[in-house]
Amino acid sequence: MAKIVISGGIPLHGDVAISGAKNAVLPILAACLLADEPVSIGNVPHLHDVTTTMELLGQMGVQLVLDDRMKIHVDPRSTDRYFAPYELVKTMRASILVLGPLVARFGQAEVSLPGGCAIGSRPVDQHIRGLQALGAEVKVENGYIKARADRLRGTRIAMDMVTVTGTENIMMAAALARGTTVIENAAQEPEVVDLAACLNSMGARIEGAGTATVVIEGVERLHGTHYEVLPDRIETGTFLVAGAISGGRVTTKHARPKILDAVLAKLEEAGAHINTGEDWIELDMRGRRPKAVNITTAPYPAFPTDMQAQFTALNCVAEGVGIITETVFENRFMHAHELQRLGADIRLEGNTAIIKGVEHMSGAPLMATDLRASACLVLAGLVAEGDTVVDRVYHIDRGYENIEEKLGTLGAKIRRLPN
Ligand SMILES: CC(=O)N[C@H]1[C@@H](OP(=O)(O)OP(=O)(O)OC[C@H]2O[C@@H](n3ccc(=O)[nH]c3=O)[C@H](O)[C@@H]2O)O[C@H](CO)[C@@H](O)[C@@H]1O
Ligand SMILES: C=C(OP(=O)(O)O)C(=O)O
Repeated sequence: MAKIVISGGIPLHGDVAISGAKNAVLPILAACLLADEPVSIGNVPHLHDVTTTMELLGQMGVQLVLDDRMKIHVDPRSTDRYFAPYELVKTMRASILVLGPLVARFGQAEVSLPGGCAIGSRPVDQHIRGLQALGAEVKVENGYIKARADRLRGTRIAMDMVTVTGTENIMMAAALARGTTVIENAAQEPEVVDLAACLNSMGARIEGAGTATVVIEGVERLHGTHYEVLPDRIETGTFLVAGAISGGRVTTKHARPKILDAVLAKLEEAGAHINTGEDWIELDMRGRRPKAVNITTAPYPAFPTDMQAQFTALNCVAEGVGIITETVFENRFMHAHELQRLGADIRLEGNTAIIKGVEHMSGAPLMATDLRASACLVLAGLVAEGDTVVDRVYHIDRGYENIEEKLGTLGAKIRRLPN
């Protein structure tokens, strides 16, 4: 399995271009199933999850062409299979996003239940309940969600908890339903807003995305469009932490500062100087050791769970004690044990990590367990003395485009060892 080797101790300097958001492009690709004309999507990040989604749609009969400017041309007119197999769904949870579009557009879907993964059990009961409320007949059999419907009917759906892909699945299904759907307690993440904007550019009538109440007036059909995916706020945050943890100065370009308020506030609290423009963020931590910060993850606009592991790494070398509380997923501290191998002082108590910053960590071989845990280990490697070798980096390729190249342009000593 490929590994990444980092020789720590170099403050990072320079500019890094941020790619399109993984968590926006995946639902947007699924939304193409709803259209009866070709759709093109720009600012597509080069990620393993994108390749998996293309494979998933491809085996449903959708024609997809990826051009050299990272634009995907999607022609859904040839869709003739409504099936998402376990083999693909198990590698990428976002495959569940084809469920709503398939039922709404083709009246049937058979989608494997996504398995539990390293960060928690992650059930999909809200997706199923939402589709049933819209009038679909849904049963779970042999590990597959089997859904059927003539035409979905708009209704009022109050979600039991804030779920990002749950909100997205129902929003997509409701876009072609007869009548109006109101989703209450909807997820407000920027990626939900991006999906709604893409659907609206296809002719959908969605209002309120980005608030807790989304109103979808169903339409008869969705047409083709071109849509540019929003920048990845988690990739942006990860590179800013790379600047902070290494005591450097990093500018993220093609970023969107407005969707990173909670993360930027914590970086400032950690002692970083932050400057922002319309589409860039500059972080300066030169000559300073970060200060420990307390963090509680929660749905947007609060601090994102997808940035928790990176800030855990930052606290490991910060001055003072930082307490991190994870409220979204029940098992998202797998990186803590690996950080301890570098010399970090972390104590886990239920959903809380208590981190006492140390002045030095030293490189060690480490095992990545999930996407953001991998990013956290790479960040820790940037400051650990000597070589840190991160194994199972296929996790990182799910959600970061060329991370070692991008960190390399900032001056990091980092390389990939092939299988
Ligand atoms: C592809 C994508 O966009 N992934 C993101 C999405 O995942 P995802 O959409 O899977 O995460 P959710 O927002 O659904 O999960 C939030 C919480 O709700 C629970 N839950 C969710 C659905 C459900 O039917 N029943 C249920 O109990 C989950 O177990 C979890 O505890 O949002 C997460 C939370 O911001 C992020 O970490 C992921 O990066
Ligand atoms: C948990 C994540 O992704 P996914 O929902 O695709 O597993 C993530 O992006 O950190």
